[in-house]
Amino acid sequence: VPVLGEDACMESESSGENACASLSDDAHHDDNDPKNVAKDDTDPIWWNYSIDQLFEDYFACAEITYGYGDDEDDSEDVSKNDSGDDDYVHPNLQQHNEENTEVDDVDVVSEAQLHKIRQQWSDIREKYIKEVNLVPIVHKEIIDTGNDDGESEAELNIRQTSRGVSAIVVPIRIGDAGAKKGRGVFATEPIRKGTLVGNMDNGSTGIFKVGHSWREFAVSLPRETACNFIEWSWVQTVPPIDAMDDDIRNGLTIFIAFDESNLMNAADWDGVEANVRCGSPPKHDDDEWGPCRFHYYAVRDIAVGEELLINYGDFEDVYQQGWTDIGL
Ligand SMILES: C[S@@+](CC[C@H](N)C(=O)[O-])C[C@H]1O[C@@H](n2cnc3c(N)ncnc32)[C@H](O)[C@@H]1O
Repeated sequence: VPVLGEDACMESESSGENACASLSDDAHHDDNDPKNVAKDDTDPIWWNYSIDQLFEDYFACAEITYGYGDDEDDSEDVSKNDSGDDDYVHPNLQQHNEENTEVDDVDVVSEAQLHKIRQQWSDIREKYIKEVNLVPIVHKEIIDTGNDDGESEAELNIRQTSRGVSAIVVPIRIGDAGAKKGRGVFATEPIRKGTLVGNMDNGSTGIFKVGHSWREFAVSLPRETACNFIEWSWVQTVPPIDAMDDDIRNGLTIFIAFDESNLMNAADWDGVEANVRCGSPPKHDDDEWGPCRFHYYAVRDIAVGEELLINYGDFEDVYQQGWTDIGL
């Protein structure tokens, strides 16, 4: 999640690095070959770029990220198909939700857009498996596996989890969350307080332990995919369960999910209450929530059509210091 509103160029210039001054318009042209950026020793070099500089200067992501829906400048354009069903329901849950056919009062994201981001999740996941692979990623396409008759929601959740199809284990759809927010995740069935909503520990979330590896990965992606990759990545300091816990994800770690979970928007940015929270819910009224690691639960009952909103501050510091600490 890049820091918004920061002028990385000015910051860099004031610190003498001159990161943006001589960047030409073609800094991110063609195939994003890093050699096209560094023309000689005096040019700014992408391998020193912060996450904000990659987002703003290297890929000039603003027009893609904040103007999505306008596909004029889209190098990975997928032809529009207006005949398709614009409502996106998690593939594993389509049949499960058959009775919920009403359209909520949120704008839908077009089938072409959904096709494109599903392809990007798949591309990023495949590349991660080939080139990084620090954690076992369940190697599955995002496909409609359908639901067997009589399958309970609990069984469905387990099945989804074991297949690693999505970290989101409740029925959802992707919608347009409104001006400047981009896409968001919306409930398509009521979700009871205390329900597991997101499981980031199901083989659908990659990690990077070194900032530069993440940077190299980002610059080798096509532009739009890269912008989304930057937008969807987060840095989290995961607390170990106990002194014996040597999970590679503990401590400062960059995460990237390969599914809808990376479309959950922030409640705290709009000063509203989050309805989903990272950690583990208290078993008794007086208990505290458990520490935030990989699981997200409904804080209250959530109605059909409500956007699932989290506080990014649950898992990353609001000043995004983690990105600097990890070398970006
Ligand atoms: C993890 S992504 C969420 C998905 C994103 N909306 C999308 O369409 O890709 C995080 C980004 O979403 C946007 N975002 C999230 N919550 C927001 C909010 N409350 N208001 C405005 N933008 C928000 C910001 O651009 C942020 O960097």
